[in-house]
Amino acid sequence: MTVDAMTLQHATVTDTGLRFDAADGLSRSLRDGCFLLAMPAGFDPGPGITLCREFHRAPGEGPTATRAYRGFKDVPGVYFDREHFQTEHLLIDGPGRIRHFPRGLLAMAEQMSALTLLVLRDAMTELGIAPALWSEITGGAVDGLGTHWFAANHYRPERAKLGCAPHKDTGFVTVLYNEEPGLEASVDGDWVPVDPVPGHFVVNFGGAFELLTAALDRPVQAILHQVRQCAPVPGAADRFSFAAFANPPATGDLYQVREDGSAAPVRSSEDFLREFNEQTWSDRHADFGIAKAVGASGGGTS
Ligand SMILES: O=C(O)CCC(=O)C(=O)O
Ligand SMILES: [Fe+2]
Repeated sequence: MTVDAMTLQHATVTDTGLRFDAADGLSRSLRDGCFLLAMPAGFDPGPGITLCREFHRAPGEGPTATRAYRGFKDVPGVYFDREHFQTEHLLIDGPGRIRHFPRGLLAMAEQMSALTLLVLRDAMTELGIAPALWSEITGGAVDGLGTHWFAANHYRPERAKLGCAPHKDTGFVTVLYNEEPGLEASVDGDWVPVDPVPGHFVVNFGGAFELLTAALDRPVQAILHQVRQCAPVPGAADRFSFAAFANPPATGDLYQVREDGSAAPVRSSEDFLREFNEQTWSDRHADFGIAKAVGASGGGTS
């Protein structure tokens, strides 16, 4: 069965925050679980695209000019081969980016990361959550603490598998760049295409935000999504995407806001993350994002 692509709300970035085309655009987006965000003037996705093409290659496997974008398979804890899916990805936090990313790529990743926080603030304002609570209930994520992942995804068409697992993003907000169709969202039990619109990010809300707002009368939906199997196309480059994520820290608690405006911790961040990792990927990386933060052995491996 063919299902029409999802119609998403549309927003632009202004000096003061987001501006949605529709008066109720943000409210609808929180219900839909995602929306389209026009890239700010001057945003250059070039370094991210180069990273997706190169990160999985060996250092010597290309020209010197892109050397700094290769060799990430050898960096401990940042490369993940999702063995049951086409995707292989690089997942790297803020300090890791400073250490390993060339300057232009770092600047681009931080621009996207800043957009996740802009969205998070506007969304909490829209939901009527008191700014005095923001820091505590997001584990500092709203202030740039927490974990600010950046992901580069490469879909290996030679693998006859789903592109990536059906999943909800784990954290509060994701800002995603992609160019090819393939992303699908679960709407009323159907997989519905979320097709890319040139010059736009897809923003979506994740599990930590869903949990935070679950007791409100307008809870945020963390959208369930996947990438369908990408067929090999002779002569065409492989599908890729890259994204910035605003997540809570791996230690401490996750919170819930109540209708009366108060907030309380509801579960440990570590349990929540582990459950998400296990349910989503069913592979050997269940402690992704946890191990390093709690002082065990290096991140990513079990
Ligand atoms: O490749 C895409 O379009 C989606 C990637 C995704 O869902 C993710 O990185 O969390
Ligand atoms: Fe995702």
